[in-house]
Amino acid sequence: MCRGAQHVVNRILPAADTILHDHRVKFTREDIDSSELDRRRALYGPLTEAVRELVDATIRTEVDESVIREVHAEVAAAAAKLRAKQLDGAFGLRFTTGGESFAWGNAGIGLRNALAPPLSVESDASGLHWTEVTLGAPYEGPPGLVHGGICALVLDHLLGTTASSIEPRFTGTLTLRYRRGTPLGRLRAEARITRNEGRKTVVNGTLSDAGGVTVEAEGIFIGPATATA
Ligand SMILES: CCCCCCCC(=O)SCCNC(=O)CCNC(=O)[C@H](O)C(C)(C)COP(=O)(O)OP(=O)(O)OC[C@H]1O[C@@H](n2cnc3c(N)ncnc32)[C@H](O)[C@@H]1OP(=O)(O)O
Repeated sequence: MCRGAQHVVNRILPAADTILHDHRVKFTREDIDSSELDRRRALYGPLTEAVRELVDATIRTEVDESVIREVHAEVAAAAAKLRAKQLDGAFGLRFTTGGESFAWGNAGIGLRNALAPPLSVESDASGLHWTEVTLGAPYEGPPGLVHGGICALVLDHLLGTTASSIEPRFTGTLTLRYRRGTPLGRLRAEARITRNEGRKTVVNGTLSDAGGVTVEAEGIFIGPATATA
């Protein structure tokens, strides 16, 4: 999680029970310190990478039918092993004893979520936030192009993180203008706060490939009343 997002999480922490009630955020304090978190990161991160690799390989494989059947059985067996002991529901937002947060099921950044690209947001002192990501075959919409909903995921997460760099903010309205198709491959998204009006923060951003902007975004992000009370 980027520095800005950690700061926001620390702001949420004292009001977490209220937020849990009003917004149904699953919030868990874990009795672990940061070294145990690092150990788990090193354990689960490579598993998730392997599953990502499997997703891409499944889309693009051209091996013989017998190999497909063999791999199907192996993957089903692996899933059954993992199912032997499971969480009751989604992962939620968790904290170590030192207040470090981890949202490992998150669709944008989750360390244990192979569906997440995964995104990592950077920022500078001028307030510019950005993320660079490579979106391959699993994110295809129109042939050779990124699915429009995935563009929205990247921009929603980046703009939301930008809006939340001072106070926690939720997406109220996200408006996108798809100027041209976004080719699969290396992409960069940028965002900046353009207006603050009380609990409302307006953020503008773009998604670009090497040839320039493909999607423009404007988001209105709202600070939940319960978090600022
Ligand atoms: C650090 C991690 C970053 C993560 C980034 C990812 C962001 C996300 O994906 S968040 C998930 C998607 N979003 C959601 O689930 C939000 C669901 N909606 C809600 O929880 C609520 O409707 C919420 C919080 C947006 C607003 O509720 P509430 O606080 O009751 O608003 P309310 O008091 O009615 O209105 C406050 C102001 O916001 C405005 N407003 C309310 N809803 C919206 C909206 N959807 N769009 C635009 N403006 C809105 C109102 O007009 C009002 O403006 P004004 O003060 O000028 O009259």
